[in-house]
Amino acid sequence: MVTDFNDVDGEDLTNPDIIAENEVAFEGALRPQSLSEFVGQTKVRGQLELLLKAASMQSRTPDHILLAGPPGLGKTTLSMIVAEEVGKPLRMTSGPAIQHAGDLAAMLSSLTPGEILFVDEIHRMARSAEEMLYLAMEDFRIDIMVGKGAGATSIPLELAPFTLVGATTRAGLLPNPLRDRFGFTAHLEFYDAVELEQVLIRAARLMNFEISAEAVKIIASRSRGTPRIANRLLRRVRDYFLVHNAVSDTAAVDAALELYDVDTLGLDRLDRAVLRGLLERFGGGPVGLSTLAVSVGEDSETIEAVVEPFLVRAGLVSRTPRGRVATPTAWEHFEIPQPNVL
Ligand SMILES: Nc1ncnc2c1ncn2[C@@H]1O[C@H](COP(=O)(O)OP(=O)(O)OP(=O)(O)O)[C@@H](O)[C@H]1O
Repeated sequence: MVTDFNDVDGEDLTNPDIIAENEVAFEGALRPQSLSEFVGQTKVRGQLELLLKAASMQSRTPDHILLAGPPGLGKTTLSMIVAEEVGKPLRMTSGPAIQHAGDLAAMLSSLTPGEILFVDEIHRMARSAEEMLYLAMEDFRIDIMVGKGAGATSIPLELAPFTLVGATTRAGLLPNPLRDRFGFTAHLEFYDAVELEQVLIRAARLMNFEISAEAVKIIASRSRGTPRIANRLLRRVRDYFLVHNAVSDTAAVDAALELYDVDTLGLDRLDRAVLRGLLERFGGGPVGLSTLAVSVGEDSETIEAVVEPFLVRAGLVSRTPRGRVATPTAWEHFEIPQPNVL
């Protein structure tokens, strides 16, 4: 696929909901095509490799796979790799697009043998569809209801064997019967700096962008442990370098990251709003997540799925039974004196 990497726009670097069409093309072009090209997540890769190999040796469809983790860590990419590795087509949909059991029935009944069905945001699927999925996953069969009221009957419909790959940022919201029907659940972790450097070096090569090891290091350390963010920052740095004819690429990195409001820890505007709110309005907590979300005008799902995981992993916030609490590192980062705690 040929992608025009010069198609620049001013999208929010970290908001997964605001992905312009060219951003999708850009992401697509950078996606690893095989497990061996997929950087990091060593454990998950090994587990997937085993699962796919065992299925292939027994000439059966691989077990259903659930991919859980914050946005941008590679869930969609892994689903594409699974399809590639088993050599079967991939059908992609998302939970919010399945609002009725009928939507799901139509999709399931048209699957070809061995096809991979990827359902992104699977926790947002309609309840009626979820129930239909239980049977489909277990027995490759669904029951179609015909008629209404006392005369209603259900007609069983055999399905071609398929592998469901579900992705979720909120595994905890999946009902147990659904969670239990996945043969394997992969919890994707944030990437460490060295892994992100590898992601960046690979992306820079694909973009024909010559960048120094030092600049790569800085971008990696400010990418929120997330390949999607690393790739986007790289593009913004490349833009900056191009437009401003910067003296060095490290100067371009600093300037571009400042321009796009990414701070030294890689925190974006929303991360900082949440942390500042926690420190300044709630004295560092403990405070409940929904109260915190309201105070920054965001919905709690975004705070819980997108913001909080990284703040916890960065050691800036800790979760306690009484609510979220800012750590001493958070106070230091904002250079606000920590009130004395009795
Ligand atoms: N392990 C990896 N190695 C190299 N690039 C990666 C890796 N993981 C993700 N990427 C890149 O990051 C981008 C985002 O990945 P992807 O869309 O798979 O994330 P996601 O977890 O599905 O996100 P979301 O939950 O928002 O859909 C893609 O362009 C992909 O190329």
